[in-house]
Amino acid sequence: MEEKQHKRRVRYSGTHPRTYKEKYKEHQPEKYADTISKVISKGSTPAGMHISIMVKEILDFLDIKPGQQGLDATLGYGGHTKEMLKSLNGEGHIYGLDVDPIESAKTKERLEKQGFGEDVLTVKLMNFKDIDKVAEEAGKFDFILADLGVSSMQIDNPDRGFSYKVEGPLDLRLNPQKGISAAERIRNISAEELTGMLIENADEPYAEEIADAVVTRQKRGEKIVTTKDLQRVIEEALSFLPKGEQKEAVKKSCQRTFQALRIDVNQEYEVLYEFLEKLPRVLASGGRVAILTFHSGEDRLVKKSFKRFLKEGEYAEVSKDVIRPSQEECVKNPRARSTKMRWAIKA
Ligand SMILES: C[S@@+](CC[C@H](N)C(=O)[O-])C[C@H]1O[C@@H](n2cnc3c(N)ncnc32)[C@H](O)[C@@H]1O
Repeated sequence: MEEKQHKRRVRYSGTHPRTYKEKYKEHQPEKYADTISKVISKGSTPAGMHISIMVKEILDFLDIKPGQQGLDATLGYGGHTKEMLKSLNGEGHIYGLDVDPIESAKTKERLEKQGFGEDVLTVKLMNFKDIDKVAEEAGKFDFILADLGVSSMQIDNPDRGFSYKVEGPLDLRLNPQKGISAAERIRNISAEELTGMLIENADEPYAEEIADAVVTRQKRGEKIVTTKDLQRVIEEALSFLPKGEQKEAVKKSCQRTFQALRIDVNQEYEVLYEFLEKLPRVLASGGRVAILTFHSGEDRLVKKSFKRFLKEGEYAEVSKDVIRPSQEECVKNPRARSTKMRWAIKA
């Protein structure tokens, strides 16, 4: 009898793109507007895009008038910049800074195509800690916005290593061409230093357990070079917890550990401090600044700086409390949930 050749069944791969790179429609928002609005209406952020947070609250406060000069310290996808440019109505200028060479080049091109060229917008690959240098060249600013942290494009791109949810190199640098990656940072770190970093940058309750696991594994010769390598170490470090609690605890510890590493490799507290120190000197009289923060460490720095400069007479007025996004915005864009806004007006 003739032997029947076994044919392997083709694996059903589903109808929806599953990986970042397969989401080709979402990577071309101009061409596939329908797909983009469907993704947004489901409360998700399309791949390669960033949904700007608290746009109305920011514009209401900044009160931009044609002819003014402004600065967006964190250009990102350019969503806020675009709205601020619209308020200028073709008169005036905005400087947009970002340290990310990959995304800021794309944003510059995108905004140029939408009619916002060099006559109204100057994009600079620059850290906002150097705002004084921009002011030396441009003069003082009537309005400044800083929307801290990372953009959705950076979080969602596995090659950048910002998320523990997808496999990628453990990098976490906003500018991958500068400094050292998170993998290099933890390669020879001591348990004490890593514990301190996890507590200081993210209030990690299992800091010691995670730091011990990271150091022990590497001493045994095991490498921690990818996002998933680190996730597995955290899972192992928390395996002493009751089974029912483990999944949620690992998820939260992963989020906090990645946040702590990101803050460290990008020196986020140091550069924010320098930016806040220089702010009153680069604002024109009556100039307005709004800052969006995403965790308590950042908010504490902003609050302290605004309060001190108010007392010293540098600011005429500062926000009394934090302003939060509306519930409606948080439903539409869950990434807005942790946002806090503070503002100040130069005397
Ligand atoms: C939350 S996103 C900004 C999104 C933007 N507001 C929008 O509407 O598309 C933050 C951006 O700030 C950039 N960034 C973070 N720290 C920075 C720094 N110290 N100097 C300049 N840019 C920075 C990041 O690379 C990222 O692109």
